[in-house]
Formats: sequence, structure tokens, C-alpha cells
Amino acid sequence: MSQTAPLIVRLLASSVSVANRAGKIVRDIMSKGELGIVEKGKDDYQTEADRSAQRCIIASLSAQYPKVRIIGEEDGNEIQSSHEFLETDADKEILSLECPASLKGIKEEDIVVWVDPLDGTAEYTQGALMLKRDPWERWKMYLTHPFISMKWYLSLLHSKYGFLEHVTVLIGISVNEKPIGGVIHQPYFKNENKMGRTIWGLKDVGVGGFTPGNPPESLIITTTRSHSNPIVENALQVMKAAQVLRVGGAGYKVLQLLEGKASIYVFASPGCKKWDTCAPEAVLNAAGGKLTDVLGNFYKYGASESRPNKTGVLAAVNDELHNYAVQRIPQELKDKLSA
Ligand SMILES: Nc1ncnc2c1ncn2[C@@H]1O[C@H](COP(=O)(O)O)[C@@H](OP(=O)(O)O)[C@H]1O
Ligand SMILES: [Mg+2]
Ligand SMILES: [Mg+2]
Ligand SMILES: [Mg+2]
Repeated sequence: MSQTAPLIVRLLASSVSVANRAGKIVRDIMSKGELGIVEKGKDDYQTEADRSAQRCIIASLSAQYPKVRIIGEEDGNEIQSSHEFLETDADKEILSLECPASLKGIKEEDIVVWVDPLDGTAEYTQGALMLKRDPWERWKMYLTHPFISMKWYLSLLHSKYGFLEHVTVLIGISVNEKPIGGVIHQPYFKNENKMGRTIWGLKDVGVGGFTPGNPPESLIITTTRSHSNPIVENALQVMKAAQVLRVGGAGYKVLQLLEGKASIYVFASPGCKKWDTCAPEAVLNAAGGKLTDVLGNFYKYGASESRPNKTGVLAAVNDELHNYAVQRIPQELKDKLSA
């Protein structure tokens, strides 16, 4: 690795390589078909892919950047048992980036990295069903699946490939409580000749790994497909959108904004955590967008911050759309979430 590149550029380059490796782990576990699903709470599951991908990311980054504070979604990821997963490559394209003056003096001690090893776990576990080509085998798997309702099962059958494209690996880099760099890796993105793609963003540099798109002509909202409730629905109704897309994962929803497939990401619920939003917010910022809570306030990403994004998520690719969304949310709803 080029030791001459400034720390933040090296860390982002390592994060890209580590996210690619984690994505391969996610695909391999799905192919083996033993997901090892554990219920963490209501509508909150973890699989072997979440656990192994996090082990890979934390072991690899902490071996190379020992003083960086790294916080992951999943518990019980002892670093000692993870040498098989060590990834020490660093992406060459990122290493060759010109580091802006504003990021040159950053030290390891100033950095907190937020890791979501697998964003869209609900969609990942449902994807396992779609890999069963035999309808009888698929039905049997559905019957033993811990949390797929009949409505979901039917929507899965209609979706042809399931929702694996919604799955992402998120590595967010924050400095002084602000997200300044991030990686969103999509293990199941279908390219012509290879599986997966890696989107990155860095403050005062820009974004890469995809083709940015302008917001759609009409107002298209993107939101959760597996964690809705009456308040979430209320916040969608007031937007007066032409269309509402219900997809999995915070990472994938922000990708939809970046690619011009949706105008605003609206989620009026405390369900998302710092690891869900740190990387997407960093990439969105680097593309000129904005991610806040539903009151329009920024989240802080210091290590001691509480994990839940209690007052929800509102994100858009520009200030105009973001302002529109903040203004549409009724005060009563803002009060309910901040209570
Ligand atoms: N009510 C809830 N309970 C637990 N997690 C929630 C939640 N609402 C949102 N989340 C988390 O926020 C992320 C995005 O949610 P959604 O796909 O519904 O938009 C998911 O991350 P993970 O898949 O990494 O756990 C999901 O678990
Ligand atoms: Mg989770
Ligand atoms: Mg997540
Ligand atoms: Mg996760």
C-alpha cells in the first residue's frame, strides 16, 4: 500500500477493498444456503453473513489502523478468531485521489468508523427463498422461515429475483462527529461481466463507482418495505408524492437518490442506527445532497453518541427537495418522534 497517501485516503481505499471482500462473504454464505438466522428483537434479525462480514471488516481495518475507533452493528465479533478474513489490499483508484487540504491533517485518533456489515438483512434472508428454483422446496423453506408473511411471500414471487439487490455493505468514516467518507458496496448488483459494485464518496473530492442521475421529474419517495408503522405511513402521506418506492436498506435507498430513481428518502421512525446512515450520508454529502432527521437536524457520529437515529431519516440529493420534505412533516409528528 502507498504509505505516502494521507491517512484518510488510505483508510477509504482500504474500506473499498474490505467492503468488496465482505460482499463476497455475503454471497458465499447465501450460496451455501445456511443462513444461521438469529432473532435480535422484533423485526430485527441477524445471519451468519452479518456476523462473518463484520468480523472481516473489523479485523481487517483494526489490524491496519489500530487507533481508529470502529463500531459495528453486530455484537460478539471477537477479533482473535478472524485471521482467515484479513483483507489488507487497498483500492488503487482511491489511493491515487488528490487529498484535499481540509482532510490532510486527520489522525487515527480523530476517526470513528461505523460499520453495517449487511444492510437489508430482511431482504437478504428473503432472497434465500428465491434461490430455490423448485417451487415445492421454496414453499417448504417459506414455512420454516421465521418472519415472512404471506403478503411478502407473494410479493417475492412477483419480484422474480427477490430483493437481493437491496443488500449493501456500509462503511462510514466520521471525523469530529461528521461523516466525511463512505463506502456503499452492493454485492448483488448485476454488471455485464462481474457481480457487485462499490460506490464511494469523500468530502471535498466527490463520488465514484456509479453514474449520478438527476432527480426524477415527478416526486418519488423511497422508504422502508419491512419496518413500517402508522407514523411512518403518516409521514409518507403528507409528502404528496407521485409514487412511493418501498425498498430494503438505508444504503440502497440513498443509492436510489444518487442515481435519480427517487427524490426523497423518508423514514419517520427511530429504527435506523448510526451504522445505517454514516456511510450513506457521507456519500450523499459528497454528491451535494443532505441527510438529517425528520426535523432537519444533522446526526452526530462521535463514538459516544447513542446508536439509534431516534428522530428518523430525511434525505435528498439537493437542499430544495430536502427543505420541501422537512416543511411537509407536521409539527405534531416531529414532536412525537422527539418526545
Ligand atoms: N423498527 C426497526 N427495528 C429494527 N431495525 C430497524 C427498524 N427500522 C429500521 N431498522 C434498520 O434500519 C435499516 C434500514 O431499514 P429498512 O430496510 O426497513 O429501511 C435496517 O438495517 P439492517 O438490515 O442492517 O438491520 C433495519 O434493520
Ligand atoms: Mg440489522
Ligand atoms: Mg442496516
Ligand atoms: Mg445490518
